[in-house]
Amino acid sequence: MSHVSKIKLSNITKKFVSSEMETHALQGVDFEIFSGDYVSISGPSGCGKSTLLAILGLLDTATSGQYFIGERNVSQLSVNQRASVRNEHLGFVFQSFNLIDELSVFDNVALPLRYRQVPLSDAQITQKVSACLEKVQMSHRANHKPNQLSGGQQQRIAIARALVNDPDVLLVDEPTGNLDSKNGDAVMHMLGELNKQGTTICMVTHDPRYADMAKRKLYLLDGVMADEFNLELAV
Ligand SMILES: Nc1ncnc2c1ncn2[C@@H]1O[C@H](COP(=O)(O)OP(=O)(O)OP(=O)(O)O)[C@@H](O)[C@H]1O
Repeated sequence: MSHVSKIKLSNITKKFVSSEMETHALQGVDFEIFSGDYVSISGPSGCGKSTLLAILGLLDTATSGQYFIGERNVSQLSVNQRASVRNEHLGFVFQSFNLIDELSVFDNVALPLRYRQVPLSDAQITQKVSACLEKVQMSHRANHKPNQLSGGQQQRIAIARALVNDPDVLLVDEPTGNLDSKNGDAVMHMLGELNKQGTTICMVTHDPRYADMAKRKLYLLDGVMADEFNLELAV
C-alpha cells in the first residue's frame, strides 16, 4: 500500500442537541485512509457509524475537528462547495441502492458526470459510463431500468455510478443490507476485486464476516474509534 493520504480526520466530534438532551455521537475520532486501503468500520447499533459516514461523505458537518481530503481542508466549506467536492472526489454506495427508476442504467451511472463543474462531451460520458459498467460486469443491461434488475444487479449499478467520477475514496454503507446472502457475497467479492484494481474503499457494516474481508478493520464504540489491536484496551 502506498502511503498517499486520501482522507484524514483529526479529533472529530459530533454533538446533537435537542431541547431535552445532548448526544455526543462522535468523541474525538482520528483516522486516516491511504491510497489502496480497504477499511471496514463496524460497531454496535448507536455507536456513531452513520454519523461518521455522513461526515466523511460531506452530507453533514462535524461539531469540531478537521477533515482533509488529500491536502485540502474541507471542514469549513459552504453547502455548494461541499456538493461539488462530494461529486468529484467521493463515491457513495448506499444500502438501498438509491437508483432513479425512471432513468436507464446508463443514465443512472452517467448522472454524477452531468453535474461536473467542467462539462464533459457526450463521447466522454459514453466512454466513462461504458468503462464502469464493464468493471461491474453489467454492460449488457445498459438500456434496462433499475426495477428490471435483481437487487444484486442494482447494487452493482450503484457501484458503477459511485466509480464513474474516479473518486478518491469509495464510501460504502451496509452494501449487503438489502441483499440475500448469495447476492451479498457477490457484491462483496466485487468490492474486493475493485480494491485489488486500485479503488480505495471505506465501508461501514454490521456484519462481522464482511468486515473481516477488509484489509484494515476499525471499530467504533460509543463514538470512539479503536482498531483491532487496541480493541481490548477500549472496552
Ligand atoms: N439527528 C440526530 N439527532 C439526535 N441524535 C442523533 C441524531 N442522529 C444520530 N443521533 C444519535 O447519535 C448516536 C449515533 O447514531 P448513529 O446513527 O450514528 O449510530 P449507528 O452506529 O449508525 O447506529 P445503527 O447501527 O443502529 O444504524 C445515537 O445515540 C443516536 O441516537
